[in-house]
Amino acid sequence: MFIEMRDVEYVYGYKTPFEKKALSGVNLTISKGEFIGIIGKTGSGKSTLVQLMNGLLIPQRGDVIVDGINTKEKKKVKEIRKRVGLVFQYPEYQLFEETVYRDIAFGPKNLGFSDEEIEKRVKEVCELLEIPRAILEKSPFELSGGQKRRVAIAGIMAMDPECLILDEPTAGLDMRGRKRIFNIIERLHREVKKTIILISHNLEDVASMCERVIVLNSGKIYFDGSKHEIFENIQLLEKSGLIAPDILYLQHRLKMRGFKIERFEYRIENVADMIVKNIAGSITKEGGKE
Ligand SMILES: Nc1ncnc2c1ncn2[C@@H]1O[C@H](COP(=O)(O)OP(=O)(O)OP(=O)(O)O)[C@@H](O)[C@H]1O
Repeated sequence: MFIEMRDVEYVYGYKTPFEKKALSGVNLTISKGEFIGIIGKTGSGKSTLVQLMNGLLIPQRGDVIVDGINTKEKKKVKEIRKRVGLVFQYPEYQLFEETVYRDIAFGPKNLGFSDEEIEKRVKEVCELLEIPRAILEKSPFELSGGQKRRVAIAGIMAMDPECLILDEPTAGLDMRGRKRIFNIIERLHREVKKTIILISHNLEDVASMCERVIVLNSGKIYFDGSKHEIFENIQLLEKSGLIAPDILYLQHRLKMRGFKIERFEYRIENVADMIVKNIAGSITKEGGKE
């Protein structure tokens, strides 16, 4: 088990008049190599959950164990950060160095790596994240929105964490920028074998990449299972305040009309194949009756 959460509760403003319980009764296990999507409406506790996973927040109740280390062990915070890298929502707001190179190098430098190792890591992550060498000496403030986002992710990747958590990584990007970031994230999982945890309030984004989906609702885990199970249960999504993609409503409507649906799909081409198969089947059947 790589990350384990046992009966976790987190309260903001703990023991003050402004207490706000953000999470409670959270039990969760994540294995190396998984690609998990976390969805939930605004304020459901997604960001709090992932900040507990890299020791940025410490639960008042319960335990969070990362690769055998309890996040309550204060002396081991660096060890945890090395293993779990968290890319915040709008990470470009955290770019603060004079050049792109220095921004990407900041993390590994902090972890005490040699200049030679840092240079090697910066080169590697730039290739992975499609960051041209030509911009390394530029100020991060001169970059486009998509470039800034990729540089911010590169800064976390340069620390080579086993697990990469991305909190709404495409927020505010246009369609092309979103596609590019998602392609990169998929490659990090498939080729570089990183454990990926992706937060989104959008099931479509999550469905296109993850197999396992966790739905949060009012600070509790409302669902934890395969995306296909969720697809079958639109009410579950609606009850947790999420909007199901149109493609799911279409399949449910077709099912009500007698279509045989073995598995609810997200991809439009798979749905099209299923429709063709159903229609072909009914033509053959009718043909057989004659
Ligand atoms: N620093 C804070 N102080 C007090 N309450 C907070 C703080 N941060 C979050 N909260 C509250 O904790 C709850 C969970 O917030 P959290 O940010 O984890 O939700 P979220 O699902 O990530 O929301 P969003 O999708 O808007 O980012 C919310 O009710 C929120 O208002």
